[in-house]
Formats: sequence, C-alpha cells, structure tokens
Amino acid sequence: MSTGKAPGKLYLAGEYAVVETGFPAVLTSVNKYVTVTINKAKNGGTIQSKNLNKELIHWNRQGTELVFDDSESQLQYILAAIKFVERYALERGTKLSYYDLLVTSELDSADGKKFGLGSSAAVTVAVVKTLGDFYHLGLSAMDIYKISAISHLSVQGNGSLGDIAASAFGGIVAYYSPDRNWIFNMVRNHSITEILSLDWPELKIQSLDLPDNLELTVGWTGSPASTSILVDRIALTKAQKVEKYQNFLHASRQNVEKLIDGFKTNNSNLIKETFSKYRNLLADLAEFSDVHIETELLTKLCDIAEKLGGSAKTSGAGGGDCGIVLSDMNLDVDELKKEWQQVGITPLTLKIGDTIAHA
Ligand SMILES: Nc1ncnc2c1ncn2[C@@H]1O[C@H](COP(=O)(O)OP(=O)(O)OP(=O)(O)O)[C@@H](O)[C@H]1O
Ligand SMILES: C[C@@](O)(CCOP(=O)(O)O)CC(=O)O
Repeated sequence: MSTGKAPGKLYLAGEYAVVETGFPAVLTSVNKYVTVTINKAKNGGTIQSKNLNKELIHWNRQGTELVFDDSESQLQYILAAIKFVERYALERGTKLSYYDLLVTSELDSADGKKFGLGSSAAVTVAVVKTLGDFYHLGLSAMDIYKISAISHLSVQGNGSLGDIAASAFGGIVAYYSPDRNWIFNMVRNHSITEILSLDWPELKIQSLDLPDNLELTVGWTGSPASTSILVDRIALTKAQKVEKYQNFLHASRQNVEKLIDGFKTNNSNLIKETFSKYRNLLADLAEFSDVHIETELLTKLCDIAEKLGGSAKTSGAGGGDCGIVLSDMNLDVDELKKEWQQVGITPLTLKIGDTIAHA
C-alpha cells in the first residue's frame, strides 16, 4: 500500500500577473490536505474520490491505457496525473500494475462546496506523489511539481501552476511561472524523462519563511468562484487595454519582489505593506477590466480586518472563495472572527502548511 498527501494553498500576492510567463507570486500552503491511498489489485482496479463519487469507478487496461465502465468526467485531474506518472514509469522500464486508488479531501466544506484552496492542484499533486511512490520512482519535489504541472495543464490550460508549486513544496514559496507554450510543445515531442531533466524556461521556486511575529487568518465567503472564467476575462482586457495592463504587470512585479525581499530580510512591516498594496493593485485591475474580483462580502472581510489593525486582501482570482489577513500578534483575532460571523463570513481554522521540501 502507498499513501501520500498534498496541501491546499492561498495566494499572498501576485495573482493574475503570475499568469504571464516569468512574473512572480507568493503563495502559502495550508494545513488542509488531499490524501491518496493506493492498494495493489489483482485484476482490474477502482478509483474513488470520496467527495465526488460515492460509487467505485471500475477500470481495466487496453494496452497501456486505462478504460472505464462508467463516466469518469469528474476524475479528470486524477486521470491526467495517472497518465503522466505511468508514461514516466514506462520510460523507466517499470511494469504497470492494477490498483485501487482512493482520494479523500479536506479542501471542500461538509456540504461539498470548494473553499478555493486549490483542490484541483492538490488532487493532482497527491496522485503524482503517491503513484510515484507506488512505482518506486524516487520523485523529488521538483519532479512532482513538473509532472503535476504537465498533468494539470493538460486539463486546464490557462493557469500559472502556482498552486501546484505551493502544494508540491509546502510552506511559503516565491514562484515565477514557466513558459507554458514551451511545456505544451515539449510534452508533444519529448519524453517525460527529458522534460524532467531540463531547467524550465523562466521557472523559479524559492522557499520563504514567515517572521515569527506575523500570523495568518482566513475567512471564507461561502460562495465558490470559477478561476478559469475570471482569468479568461482578464485575458480579454490584455488585448483591449494594452497600456493599463502593462502598467499593472510592471507594478505587480515591483511590489511582489519587494514582498519577497521582506520575507528574505525578515521585515514584517515591509511584508504587511506590500501585501496590502497588492489589494490596491487588484482593485485597479478590476476597475479597468470590469471584472468583479473583490465581491461585497470580500470587501467587508478586508475592511473589518483592517479596522482592527490587520492587513487584508482577497486570495487568488477573487469573485468569492477566501480572503486573508496578515497581522502581528496584537490583532484581536477572536473579535475579528466574531465580526466576520456577524456579516456571514466563516473563519477557517487554517495554518501555514509545513515545508515539504526546500526549493
Ligand atoms: N477530491 C477531489 N477528487 C477529485 N477531483 C477533485 C477533488 N476536488 C477537486 N477536484 C477537481 O478539481 C475541480 C475544482 O477545481 P477548481 O480549479 O475549480 O477549484 P479549486 O482548485 O479548488 O479552487 P481554486 O482554483 O479557486 O483555488 C473539480 O471540478 C474536480 O474536477
Ligand atoms: C488569478 C490566478 O493568478 C490565481 C488564481 O487563484 P485561485 O485558484 O482562484 O486561488 C490564476 C493563476 O495563477 O492560475
């Protein structure tokens, strides 16, 4: 039996700009996980993701491909991860086998709504990691990032893959997104072994530490948002409002690099200042692109936190999901949670996830 887990994530800064090749973001993993368990089976296997399908989905092999008796559309990230790990296993001369694969997730609420903690990325990373283990492939954190990135990209083409980096390395990461056209072309023409051995153009992942006197508090709006729809709308703006968009990218890079410096020099004030500034940059982007990033409830979430002395912003694409607060120890977190609850925001009991590997 092999078992493994991968954490969810939140964006501290750099969202939207990081979709452009080589632009930076800072993300943190959180202590909520997707767990995968794989048991060897004799003849035919099953896949079950407890949050998605109550029934087991049965599969068999035709050559090296998995074929299904039932609909597998919900399981697209799991299947993509299996496909690329097994392609790599074959390249390494590993004999493929049958297994029962079970996924459980802490990244959805009890009634099945997503929190916006990067469940698709964490599912992908957890399957790559655990199946890699099952086949004794000895994958490093960077290998896990790369195979997960290829798998995720094959399902959802417009993301920065920052959520994959946070989930594969854990802790807090500075992330510069790779050239995804290059990855697409590489996957078409080269083996996974070759792709893993290369330094990917523009990709950079570095581990960061939060100063001891800062803490993170997270609130959930209760309404899920579709990241890829929001990202597509911004892509339209890129063509329509060229100058404003370029100014946003420039300001984002400057601000996120200052934030990264804040982490490297343990400078809490610089971290809080640049974190807050990113809220303003997102507000500008939202205005000229006419995309509703900070919903009314997210504005309340941030304003309450700022009134009490915290620095607050939306996380990721916005439009719902979560908002985050960075504060020093004199913020009254109980009062913050109480005021959030009064306006319909659910405080999540989250902490920064442990570092899995240093990048
Ligand atoms: N437990 C799970 N098992 C299998 N697939 C899952 C599971 N949880 C999520 N997924 C896949 O991920 C998709 C949700 O991904 P999506 O990118 O919309 O949200 P997210 O990654 O949770 O949040 P966000 O991108 O806002 O941080 C689901 O439709 C499903 O395909
Ligand atoms: C808007 C974006 O920069 C962040 C999306 O974050 P989330 O998945 O909404 O938490 C998109 C991306 O990086 O893929």
